[in-house]
Amino acid sequence: MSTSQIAFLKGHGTENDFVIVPDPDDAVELPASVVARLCDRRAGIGGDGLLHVVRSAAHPEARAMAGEAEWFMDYRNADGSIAEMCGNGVRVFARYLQHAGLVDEGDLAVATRGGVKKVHIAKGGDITVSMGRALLPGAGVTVTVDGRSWDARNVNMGNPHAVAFVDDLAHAGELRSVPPFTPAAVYPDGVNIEFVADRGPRHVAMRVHERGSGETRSCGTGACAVAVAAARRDGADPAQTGTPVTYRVDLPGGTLLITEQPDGEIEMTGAAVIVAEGMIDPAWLETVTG
Ligand SMILES: N[C@@H](CCC[C@H](N)C(=O)O)C(=O)O
Repeated sequence: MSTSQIAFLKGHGTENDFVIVPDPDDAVELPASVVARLCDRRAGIGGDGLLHVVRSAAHPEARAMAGEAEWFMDYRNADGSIAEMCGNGVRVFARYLQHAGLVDEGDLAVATRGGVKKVHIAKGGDITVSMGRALLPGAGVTVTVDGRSWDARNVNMGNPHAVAFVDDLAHAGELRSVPPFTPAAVYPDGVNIEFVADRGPRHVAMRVHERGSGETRSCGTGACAVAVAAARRDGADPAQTGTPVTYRVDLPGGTLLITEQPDGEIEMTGAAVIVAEGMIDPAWLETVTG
């Protein structure tokens, strides 16, 4: 890898935090080992994941989307693994583009491995992403933490989620040190697991254990999965009634509003913040790349 100066930024969306690496021409090599070190909270910059910002036309996985979206979110989990989609990541990605003067507030499109996502940057405020439709594969699954088990519902938001309703979020235990268990046969590529407790009408709170990142303080795709699972449990289905349904989802890092439209489209609204920017020390990078 070239150890010339590489710029980075740090940002978060409801405290789901990311290292951002702007790289319009896809010139920076980011193997999993380097991503994991950059995301390391003690030996690196620290983050739940990394947003590699590349022009769609320059990236082999995004070239086909270049006509619809100029920028590609090459998202990585904290352990360096690749995921199809990151909901908080898309909002922070859009905030970075605005911060860098590459887009204005208003509407834009972002290419992701989960397809092109429409984004709206509100004047001086939150960012809304059209996340696509949820798939609810019929098979349920059992989630186990610390010897306690719950039935969970499969929800696919481009990436896989298992949603378990619990009486008390504390029952999910120490998710950082004790990862929840789900059968590998059901999720050969791993799964994100959400624990959900009711707070009021169309209002829930959740904790999440993310595939590739561990317990995080927020997960956008997870909040969408939770809102859809809660709606179906509550007998609400916009496709049947023709009326949008909105859930407030409280996470340890903040609140997301999730609306499901009658056509199935799910819209997620929440904050996105750029916190810092700087240069990666080439000497440090050399120790990582060998
Ligand atoms: N935090 C993200 C989800 C990131 C990907 C996930 N860990 C996976 O592997 O599927 C979000 O905000 O959606």
